Amino acid sequence: MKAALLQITSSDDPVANLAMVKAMVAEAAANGAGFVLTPEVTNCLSSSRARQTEVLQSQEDDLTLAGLRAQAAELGIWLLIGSLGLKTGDADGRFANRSFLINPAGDIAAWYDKIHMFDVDVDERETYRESDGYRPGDRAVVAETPFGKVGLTICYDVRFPYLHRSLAQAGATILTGPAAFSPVTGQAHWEPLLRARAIETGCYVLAPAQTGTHPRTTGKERRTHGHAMAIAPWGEVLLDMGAQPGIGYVDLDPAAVDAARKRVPALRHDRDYSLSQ
Ligand SMILES: O=C(O)CNC(=O)[C@H](CS)NC(=O)CCC(=O)C(=O)O
Repeated sequence: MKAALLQITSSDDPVANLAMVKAMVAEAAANGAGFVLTPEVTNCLSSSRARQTEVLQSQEDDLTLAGLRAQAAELGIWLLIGSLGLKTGDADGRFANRSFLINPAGDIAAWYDKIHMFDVDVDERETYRESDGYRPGDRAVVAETPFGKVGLTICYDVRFPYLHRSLAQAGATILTGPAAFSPVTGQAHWEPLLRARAIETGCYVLAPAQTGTHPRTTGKERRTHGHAMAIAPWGEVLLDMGAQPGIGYVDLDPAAVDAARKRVPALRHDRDYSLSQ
């Protein structure tokens, strides 16, 4: 299976973002990709709650979801929409940060709400309070596909090895980690985190990414790290897209998963680590 990772610079305009992504998905499919992955908050990257409230929709009404489902069906491809910001109807007005796996019939094969919220003070100038705007999910998700079981994660989730371990123990051979990583933590941690998750689990790790300085109509400037990456089950970096937007391709070979796990069967050597009191 040939997978294509998108690296994009989403603005806070869902209509413009959808047009850009559809053109890239069409190009990826034309180049033979059967599985295309987009980054976190594909539909709208914004630091303004007011702007998000204005432009985000519910899952039922979201034009990015509808547009990409139709395109997946038209092209007959699998599509991971890394995530969409969606209205939830919660009284506090918080959104869901939700990833969708779309099958070649255009159906939602699986969806996952980001579990770990990025509530972090990176330094004096950069602080994030994701849980102000988004409500966390509470369930891990593995989805069956003809090219293997896919475990869904989003961005900051990459720092939680037990989530990835659980997905692998549940049968996942491919882990998706769409991101909008911060430039400071990206520089320090992004690649080693992704490689560690791949090595520990013997899974492919596919991480499409937001990159650059995000155009906005309002709110404060947001910049992201880029470096969309694909990591092999043995830990090699198969793809590093640097800072520029574009499409990166990687071949997924189930035999590479088996080979890595045969060489180091750490998954099978897992023990119960509960501390005795
Ligand atoms: O809020 C949005 O618009 C989209 N979501 C994000 O950008 C999220 C929450 S702020 N970013 C991360 O999780 C970065 C994690 C990260 O950088 C790290 O773990 O170091």
